[in-house]
Amino acid sequence: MDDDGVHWDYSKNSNNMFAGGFMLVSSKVGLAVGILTVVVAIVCGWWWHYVLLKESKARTSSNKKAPLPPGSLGLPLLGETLEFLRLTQANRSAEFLNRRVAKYGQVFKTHLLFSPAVSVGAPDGNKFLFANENQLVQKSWPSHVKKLFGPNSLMNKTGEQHKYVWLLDVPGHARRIFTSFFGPDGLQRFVPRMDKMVRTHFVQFWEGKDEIMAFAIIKQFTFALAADLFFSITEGPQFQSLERDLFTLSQGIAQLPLDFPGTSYHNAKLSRNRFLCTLDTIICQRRKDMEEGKVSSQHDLLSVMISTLDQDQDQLATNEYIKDNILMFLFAGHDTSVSTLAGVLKYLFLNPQCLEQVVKEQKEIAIEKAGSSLNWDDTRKMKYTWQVMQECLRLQPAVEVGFRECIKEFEYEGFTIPKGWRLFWHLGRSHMSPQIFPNPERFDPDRFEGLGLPPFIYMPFGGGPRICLGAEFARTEMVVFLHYLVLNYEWNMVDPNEGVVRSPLPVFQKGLLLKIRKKQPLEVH
Ligand code: HEM
Repeated sequence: MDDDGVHWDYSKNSNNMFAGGFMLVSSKVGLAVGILTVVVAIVCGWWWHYVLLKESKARTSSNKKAPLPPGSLGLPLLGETLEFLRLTQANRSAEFLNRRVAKYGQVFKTHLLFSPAVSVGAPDGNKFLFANENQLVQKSWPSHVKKLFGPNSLMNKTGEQHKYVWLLDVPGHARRIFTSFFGPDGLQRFVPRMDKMVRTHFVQFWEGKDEIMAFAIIKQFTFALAADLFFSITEGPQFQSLERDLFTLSQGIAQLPLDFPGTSYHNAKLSRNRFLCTLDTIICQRRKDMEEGKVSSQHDLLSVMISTLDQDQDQLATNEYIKDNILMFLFAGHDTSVSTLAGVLKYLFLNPQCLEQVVKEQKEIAIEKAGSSLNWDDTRKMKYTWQVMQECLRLQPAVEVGFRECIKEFEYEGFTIPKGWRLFWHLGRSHMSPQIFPNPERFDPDRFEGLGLPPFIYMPFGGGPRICLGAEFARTEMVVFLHYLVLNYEWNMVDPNEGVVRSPLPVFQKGLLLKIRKKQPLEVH
């Protein structure tokens, strides 16, 4: 296909392939080939009709206006998805962008994950996307992912419904639920509880060991912490079943949506149902405990949600809403924090001078605290530790790409963007810009000291109305974890060259095996 991406004629080929397939039906192999051929013919026909024709129409209708962005739509149906996924998986997605930017410029078209897509470039394109959320573009997930999150999930809300949920600060409306828990005011109350969870974690999973599979252990930690703060369950059969189901569900999201017994997607759907059943039981028990005055309305996210939402809706609707959103928060906040914390462990091991500074900062805080629990103010004093995490998120962002759907045809930078196309922001290039980040390959937390960076270039938590709701939560849980880690343990990566792949979030290929050694207790009195 050429750059304009419209010169396919599948009608003839489709007929030939169809006829060819039928000549072989006398044998089983022939039948299989025949079926395959029919499927290929249908797929090609679909591609011709819906994608190329749509693009051709878009071009014709926009002839008098601006042209479509330059670029290629790649192969039928698959577009340029395979190259994109291959490079993304190998953690080299910047190459995909760099090649195209060099050839076409910052704004180019491609075809990814079954849809024509336009890369808008940073910072102007990102700024444009975030400023036009709900006007020209909207967050869109593939329909199979939408089903897994459920109809009430914040992730599936757009436009007014999304605003209603967490943008409008109207008393009695739902934004209060999320900000009253995830905003700084809400989180402050939970730092001592995070502190307790982290200490327990180290006693249970690190004490007495000289080797650990860090990735799996951090995964266990972030799930346990979230399960405690969201619905106060930290062990037992319910805990294990929720953990297992969340894992299976996360795996299904990243796979092709083939829905028959045995496929990842099918299993993910089953896991979602089981997960919601378990949550139902937990919610039911909680209502009882709250009615009997055993648990306060501010005890955890679940209590906050029940007490706020019950004022506006009936209990059944509230339960559905709570279940979908707790599932979403667990999903959104789990692997993101795991890959970031694991990345920090790697970068600190590879950069001992940075580790030394983190230890110094944390020792000063520990001496001041003299053994008492960390609080919110302590976590905000951990400035260098936060810079280390920011630098890790620059080099290894947990979420590297975000898609929006064009909801109304518009012109951008002299190009027409047809309705229904996707637009995407991508951190692979902007986080490695040598103009903004001198020596971009170097791990250098000091670059985050002092003044902020130009907006819409460094954005590991996204931006605009859909900026990460759990950013403060993530920062707080990670600095508390690092506080106790660096004070109590030294670690060596068994394989310092261990590769990181994306699936789609960063994963250590061998699980980040660490040799650990307990330090002498710090003299704090
Ligand atoms: C290092 C950790 C994390 C990173 C790097 C991260 C990154 C992001 C990014 C980039 C987005 C925006 C996606 C887009 O615009 O397409 C996002 C959205 C979101 N994040 Fe996070 N996240 C992290 C942790 C968390 C945690 C701990 C939670 C909650 C417990 C959370 C909850 C959410 C939610 C609910 C959204 C969707 C907001 C909306 O659509 O309105 N995240 N996150």
